[in-house]
Amino acid sequence: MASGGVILSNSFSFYQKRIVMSSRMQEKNGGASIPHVLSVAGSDSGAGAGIQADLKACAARGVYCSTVITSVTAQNTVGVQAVHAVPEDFVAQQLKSVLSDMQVDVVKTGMLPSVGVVKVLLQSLTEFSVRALVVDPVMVSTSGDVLAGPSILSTFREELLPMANIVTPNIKEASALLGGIRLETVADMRNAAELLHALGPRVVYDTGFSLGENLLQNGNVLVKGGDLPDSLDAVDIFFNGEHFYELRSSRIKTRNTHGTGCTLASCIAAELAKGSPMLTAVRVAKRYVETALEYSKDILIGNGIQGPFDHLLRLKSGSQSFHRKDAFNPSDLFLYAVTDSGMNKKWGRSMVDAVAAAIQGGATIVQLREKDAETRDFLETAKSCLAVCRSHGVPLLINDRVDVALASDADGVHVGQSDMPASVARTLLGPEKIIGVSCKTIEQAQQAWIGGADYIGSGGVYSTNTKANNPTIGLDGLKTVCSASKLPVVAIGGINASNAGTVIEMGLPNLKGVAVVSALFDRENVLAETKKLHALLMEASSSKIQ
Ligand SMILES: Cc1ncc(COP(=O)(O)OP(=O)(O)O)c(N)n1
Ligand SMILES: Cc1nc(C(=O)O)sc1CCOP(=O)(O)O
Ligand SMILES: [Mg+2]
Repeated sequence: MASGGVILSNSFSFYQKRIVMSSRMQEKNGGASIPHVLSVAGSDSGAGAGIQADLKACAARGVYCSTVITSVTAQNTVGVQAVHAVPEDFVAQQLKSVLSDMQVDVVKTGMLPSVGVVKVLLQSLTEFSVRALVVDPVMVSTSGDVLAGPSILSTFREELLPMANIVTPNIKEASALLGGIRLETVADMRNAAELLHALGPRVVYDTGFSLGENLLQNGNVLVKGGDLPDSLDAVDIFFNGEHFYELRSSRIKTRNTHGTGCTLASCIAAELAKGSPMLTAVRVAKRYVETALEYSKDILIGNGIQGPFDHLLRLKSGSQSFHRKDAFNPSDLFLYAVTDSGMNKKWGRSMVDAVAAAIQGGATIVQLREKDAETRDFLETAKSCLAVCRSHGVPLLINDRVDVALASDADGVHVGQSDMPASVARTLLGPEKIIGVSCKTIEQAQQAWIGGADYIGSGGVYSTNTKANNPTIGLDGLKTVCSASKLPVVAIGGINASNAGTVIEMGLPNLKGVAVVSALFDRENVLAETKKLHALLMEASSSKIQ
């Protein structure tokens, strides 16, 4: 048992546990376990936030969601008209009903209206085993109505936060938890994240992947900067006790933002329940919310000033967008794994295993670069790898072959100067897919932008044996391209653990990460190499920010 009471499965890995659980259940019911989030929150009659948002977010992310209702609110797009707290012993009864019967992976909390309800929850968590606790410290609704009074602050601080694996306050909540300090800048948010981390959360999170890295332990804080004044981007600060990450997304102009906090926290919980590492879960959740807001920006529900959005991306009239992919997020370029079938064959592993290991190690985007594969085999490999990538919210691109990208429904392509022009690829693939273009010069970068690319790959930064006859542009060439580019850039060519830090620490404009082939795949242990590089990039990025 972890200190304070949340029981974590740290004796063996999540997958081992899943297999045992699953075989136990199969014995009993002939079924298999699925990822499960329990939402402990208030009901929103308008269904934009609260329990209703949590159910929709989990459904959208493919995770089962059970519910414990702490409070019933009469609420709409105008505001909160009335609140009826569910008696504490009845909250306890709901908790017992769910937790005694179902294997819950992650508990996510929203509105906890009284000290008694928090205590009831904490008591349940000492009695029943869950893998992680996600705390959205809901205090004030977006319409300004108080949902948990100041009397609860000390219980949050002293009892709930120390049990959380991640806490996700917005600026007002972070300020309230910290005794009313002013939060007006990104620097203030970083300070708040550090102070909140010092209060807790500090429970070790079993990622299920046996990663055992500091980066994923010690608890985590996400201070959401959506309400930060005068900011063009939506900036959130993620702090894991060692490193800060500025997670940026474009600010979407819409009235339909009611329930974004609940949804983000539920989505983090859902991704954790699937087994994602914490930072991946946060990134996926942010991208999901951004996509849903973008998608729903014009829908009209209710007459108040703040409307709900469409979690399932289905309501927009006249569109067939149910299958719409998430928008490209430049931060996905952070650790870009590019496969090589020759290398994986040499080390005796399949492409799917190699891709799964890279993702587990922290790869944030994957490109299948299969120079010698038969089309039919390439397509099958692409489909299998896509299933792995989708289950982890990691985009999969196809090198060169727009036809394979289309046929496999991959997330996009990467093309070079002698491949199909970006503008043609864009016409074939449509607006939703990701297109990357290799550029060694300012002119090529300009052309990629005009052609409708989403990012450029620039190199070879160092000499490489992976691509024959590839001119090296060096760090100077990279700097020239980055400085002129209107698109995000990923550096490529001869990048490995000994030089990746140097590339990132230069802090070049538009440079979002590194793309790597041999340093991940021409190695015996892809997982270990990817983890090592990921940790190193994190370190370099945080020293770049500071
Ligand atoms: C991220 C990234 N950047 C550059 C390349 C190289 O693409 P290209 O120039 O088309 O060369 P090949 O990879 O096709 O040999 C890339 N693949 N990925
Ligand atoms: C595929 C590719 N494109 C490059 C470019 O400069 O555009 S360099 C390169 C090979 C990168 O492999 P490694 O990480 O093993 O050096
Ligand atoms: Mg190419």
